[in-house]
Amino acid sequence: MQVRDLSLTFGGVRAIAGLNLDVHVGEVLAIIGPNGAGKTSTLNAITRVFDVSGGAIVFKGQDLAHVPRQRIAQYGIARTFQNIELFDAATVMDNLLLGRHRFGHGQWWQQILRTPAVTRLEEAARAEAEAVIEFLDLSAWRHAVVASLPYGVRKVVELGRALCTQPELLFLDEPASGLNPEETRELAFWIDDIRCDLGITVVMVEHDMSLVSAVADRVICMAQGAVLSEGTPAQVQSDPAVIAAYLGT
Ligand SMILES: Nc1ncnc2c1ncn2[C@@H]1O[C@H](COP(=O)(O)OP(=O)(O)OP(=O)(O)O)[C@@H](O)[C@H]1O
Repeated sequence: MQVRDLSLTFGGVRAIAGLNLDVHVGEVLAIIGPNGAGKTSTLNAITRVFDVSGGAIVFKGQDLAHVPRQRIAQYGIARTFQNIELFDAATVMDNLLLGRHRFGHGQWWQQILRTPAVTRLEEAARAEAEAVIEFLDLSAWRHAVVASLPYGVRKVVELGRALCTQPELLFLDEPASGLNPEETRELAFWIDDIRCDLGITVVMVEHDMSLVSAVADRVICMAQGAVLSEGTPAQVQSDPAVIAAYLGT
């Protein structure tokens, strides 16, 4: 993915100001930066939650800058949210099945007649959800209502729902926030497996440098809506411009 000269304004606030960044196939890229740097806005712009003010978001040769939000999954892009977005009253399995929405449910008449095409779609959805349940070790919670689950498990379910869309590119917004150190270590293993076993490219906005150092190939530090520094986790963390940005100097 190539993001070029991207901008996003809220009233008079320039949340993203001429942002350029590349995401390489197969990498784990971490986006860090002080509060208000524009990290979440960048994820929201790329995944089309917010309309951009200008620029291009090129993925596999197509500019997604004006694609409607509900079509973004069809391009092979999935995401999780800073404040988990699940259907709390539904079970884990039902939430995962909702992730399969992009593969369709057949025509209405096919659903009423329960044609073989509809049965095949449902079977494929269930098989994929079961595979994700196994991959993320969620089988104990399969039939639990999301609202009844501990916070850490809900975060994993949200990750699972994103994986059910079988994305090529996965965006995670602060995946470690609210997790304890043990859950964060577990998350690091899963991110590694998502990249290595499933071959999915991962971009995560994250403040937890233990997670960033454990899994990221490359780090981008944002400040004031643009890229301030780029490199390995160690390079970026020791960059004087990054240190100054965090200190607010
Ligand atoms: N929905 C919104 N309406 C108005 N202003 C917004 C909105 N979302 C973000 N902003 C503003 O855009 C700027 C960038 O915010 P953003 O949330 O993208 O930063 P961030 O780097 O993700 O910060 P944090 O680490 O605190 O989550 C901030 O000045 C913020 O106040």
